Amino acid sequence: MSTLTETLNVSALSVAFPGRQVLKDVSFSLMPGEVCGLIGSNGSGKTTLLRTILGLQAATSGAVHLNGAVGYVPQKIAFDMDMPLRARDVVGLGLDGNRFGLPLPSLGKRRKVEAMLRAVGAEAFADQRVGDLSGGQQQRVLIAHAMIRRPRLLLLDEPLANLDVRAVADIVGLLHRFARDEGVTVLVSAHDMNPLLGVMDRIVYLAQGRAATGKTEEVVRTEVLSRLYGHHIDVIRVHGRVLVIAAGAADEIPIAIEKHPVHVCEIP
Ligand SMILES: Nc1ncnc2c1ncn2[C@@H]1O[C@H](COP(=O)(O)OP(=O)(O)OP(=O)(O)O)[C@@H](O)[C@H]1O
Repeated sequence: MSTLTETLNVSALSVAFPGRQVLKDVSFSLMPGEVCGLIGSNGSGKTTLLRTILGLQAATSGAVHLNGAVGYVPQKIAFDMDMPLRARDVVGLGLDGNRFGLPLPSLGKRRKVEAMLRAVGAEAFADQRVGDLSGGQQQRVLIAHAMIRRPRLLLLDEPLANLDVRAVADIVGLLHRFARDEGVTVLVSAHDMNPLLGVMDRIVYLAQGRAATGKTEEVVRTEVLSRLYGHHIDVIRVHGRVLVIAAGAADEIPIAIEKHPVHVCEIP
């Protein structure tokens, strides 16, 4: 790791599956308290990158360095929603692992669970079955599950998918607070960068043969995005907010970004 304070350093990372190179020479690093959007359309390699950072997927070449514990909110929920688990039980499992049939949790553990339920705004539905909660409420519970061990890096795989506009804003606000108030580094994957534009310090963009990384304000510009995509893209500022619009579907926009200079890697 080049800087001791980096939470995550990904260096020249390549990942291939039989007959398919998914990531090639992906490099970026994240500092404490940064929110990074991992943006790309279906099949662009977002889950593969997150799984490689977690050590669940082997890299063909390159390296991942982590500084501190990692929390993960996977795209697919790892437990059966039909199980009679309350929201608070799921949060507690983040402390205990998936060992069921444990004796009653200690006072210390119960306090940690209460504090985390509060931190994500889930007290009101803490005793409801997770399977009965709305998508936005379930995301809060899953984030609490991932955060209860106080990781320095939080990885989330498409946490905004299938949420309504209000729930999207709530979850984005929650992630921003963890980053700003507690210095947690957040790497969050999404199809569409627009909901993240207000809080995203950096972007890692994976799309159609390219992987590009950089600071948001340096990349989310009409000329930069249009040049990188070879296609006109508007970056519009309305009421202090930024909106990225392409002629095609928004999630097809291959945005690229880098600090100095803009850096684009080809993926064959
Ligand atoms: N274990 C695997 N074996 C073979 N191919 C895989 C494997 N995992 C992923 N792939 C392929 O790698 C590519 C990237 O998949 P990945 O799930 O990382 O994309 P993604 O950006 O997360 O997509 P989505 O938004 O649909 O979740 C896809 O073409 C996928 O089919």
